[in-house]
Amino acid sequence: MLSYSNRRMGAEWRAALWAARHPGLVLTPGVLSASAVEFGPVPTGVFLGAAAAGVGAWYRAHPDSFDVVAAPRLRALRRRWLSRYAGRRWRDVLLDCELAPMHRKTGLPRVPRVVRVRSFSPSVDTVFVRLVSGQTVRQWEAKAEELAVALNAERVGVEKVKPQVLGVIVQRRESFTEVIDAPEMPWDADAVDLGAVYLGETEYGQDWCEPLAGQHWFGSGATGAGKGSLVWSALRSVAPLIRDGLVRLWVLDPKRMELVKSERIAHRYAAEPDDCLAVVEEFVADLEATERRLAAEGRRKFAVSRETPLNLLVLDELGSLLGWGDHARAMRKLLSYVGTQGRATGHSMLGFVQEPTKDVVPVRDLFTVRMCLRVTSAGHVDMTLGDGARLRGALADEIPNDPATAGIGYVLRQKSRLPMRVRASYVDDSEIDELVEFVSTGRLGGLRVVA
Ligand SMILES: Nc1ncnc2c1ncn2[C@@H]1O[C@H](COP(=O)(O)OP(=O)(O)OP(=O)(O)O)[C@@H](O)[C@H]1O
Repeated sequence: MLSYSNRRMGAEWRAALWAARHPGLVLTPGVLSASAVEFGPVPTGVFLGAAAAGVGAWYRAHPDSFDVVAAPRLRALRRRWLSRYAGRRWRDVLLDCELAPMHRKTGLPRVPRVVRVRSFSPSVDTVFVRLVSGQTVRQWEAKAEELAVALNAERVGVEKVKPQVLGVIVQRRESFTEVIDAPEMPWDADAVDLGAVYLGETEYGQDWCEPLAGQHWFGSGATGAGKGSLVWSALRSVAPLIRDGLVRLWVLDPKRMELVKSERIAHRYAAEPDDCLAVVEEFVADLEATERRLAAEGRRKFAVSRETPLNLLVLDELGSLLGWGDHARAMRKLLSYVGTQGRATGHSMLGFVQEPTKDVVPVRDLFTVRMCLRVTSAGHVDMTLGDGARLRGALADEIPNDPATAGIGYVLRQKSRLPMRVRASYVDDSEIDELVEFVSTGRLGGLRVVA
């Protein structure tokens, strides 16, 4: 708005405006004071204590719903008012970062207002800020490093929300400072749960598990982001099932690098374009045969058995597989078919890309479990995890290109669909050899496993 006067709005009007914007903060103490006067301080205290006890009981009784519903709100409330997103501290942060331009006439700083704070995970806050006129999103992006220092945060990302409003995504700390050990291989096939396959750890310090049976996985990550550890962690977690023929691997490894050691344990392995296409055609033929078998038996869904194993089509470099001139169209058609039909027959895809861009867009939406490791562009985050994921805290493009951060990324939590920072466990060469030995010979650490 143009301003003609060199005077500020009066303090009483500013206070009234503030109260109108934050009715909860004004009404709550007002209602409590009125209650204390009306009913006495003891009943009011009892009521407050009962409310606090209720919240505590919820916290202990049902962590799943509390963590999704209450925790983000309580955390956001605390951080909104008790950390650096309010009052003088917010003003000082913006002054230090030169993001509060001076008013030409009054000579006072025009401080961009915090509209809302959301805290979807313990380590990340999203601060919605209304820009003052003359500011651009680019100016804020350019000050991301200064903002991180001023907010005492690990890193900061900026995302446009709508005209004049941007989201400042503040990663407060790094949850993962150590490499996570490769999963132990269970001896017994019964010990494997295909509904929760161990891949690493979450920022909550819990096991990071993803469902595999009846799902298609999509993982993106720039070169060196650690995509290999996703595959090898999953394979170690389900190793006894591969050994027993209950999980079959069909591996396409166009780079002949990452997955070359899987050749010995794969049902099919291909690296050359013609061979890759042939393997996918055979995979689809197997899928159709299973469909016929299930139809003949009057079943609609497969159950893992030696007759109907879980088939995993591992696609390293999905982008290049779909980009091969002559084969691209055929490959896309076949993978789309697997994407829509394979979940019921036990034919799943595990696709990995460096850039989740247009080439892979047509099949990307068929994948049901998405993982985003370090990527090179902010746009790749939403392309992988879905619209709005970065704004809700998935700062995968801000993960430094440093081997010390390999394997770190984001997934969406299954129930809430909120981003969660995770780290894949690291499977080194000797552990891959151990897996191959275990699956192909049934030996583990010199001991032979009796299936
Ligand atoms: N989960 C992990 N934890 C710690 N370090 C890891 C992890 N995964 C990989 N690394 C380290 O990062 C390096 C690169 O990993 P990797 O080759 O899996 O990346 P990538 O995403 O597959 O890259 P490219 O697309 O180029 O093949 C590894 O050699 C290893 O040193």
